[in-house]
Amino acid sequence: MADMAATIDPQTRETLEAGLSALHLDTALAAPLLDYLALLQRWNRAYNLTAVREPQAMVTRHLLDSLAMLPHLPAQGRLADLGTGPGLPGIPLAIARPALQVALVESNGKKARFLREAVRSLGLDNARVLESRAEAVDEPGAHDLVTARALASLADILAVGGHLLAPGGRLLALKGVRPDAEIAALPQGWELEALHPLAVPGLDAERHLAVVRRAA
Ligand SMILES: C[S@@+](CC[C@H](N)C(=O)[O-])C[C@H]1O[C@@H](n2cnc3c(N)ncnc32)[C@H](O)[C@@H]1O
Repeated sequence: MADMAATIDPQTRETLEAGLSALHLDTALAAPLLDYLALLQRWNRAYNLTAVREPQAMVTRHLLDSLAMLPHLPAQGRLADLGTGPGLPGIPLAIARPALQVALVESNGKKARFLREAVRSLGLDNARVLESRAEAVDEPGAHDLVTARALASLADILAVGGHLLAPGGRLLALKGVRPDAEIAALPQGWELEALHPLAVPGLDAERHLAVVRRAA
């Protein structure tokens, strides 16, 4: 694993460590996160997994953006990350919270192949890959949390993945500007529990975490 992160330049490492500190996270997380970043960079050349290619931008827009939601996440439980793409936010969350059981749900075959390799080579015992459309995942009520970033509107996320949530479960959706129109359009039976503004170190853009639960 040390070999993988050796391809990362010192400035990128510093940006990550500073960001982890700003998020009050252990800087020891930098090592496994950089291993993931190095793998993502390597595979991105052939697989086109993300349009963000510059390493420092990857740290900010992928790693730190994913980790900024951690204060709103329980330490343990079962989490399904829908439309995870190359593992965002699911892989950084699985790295930072080893007691979370993370299902990485992705329908694209190339991305799922990368995810399987990432889980294997990073030794992520708490993550598994489901190469499937979210709506076809046959695990009704099996997850305490569903996460999604850049997948769809809140209503559409619930349409494809609401069935995965346990009765007391929560959808945690990462959004940019306040998603007021999406909140107003939540389907019957679901309600907004909280909307948390998130500060992502080094990112000059609005971020919000929408927490949605079944209506009482
Ligand atoms: C815009 S990308 C976002 C990837 C990642 N969440 C991120 O934030 O970088 C959306 C991903 O969702 C996947 N996707 C779209 N609809 C899906 C569905 N119904 N079930 C599973 N994956 C889906 C796509 O293949 C794509 O990889």
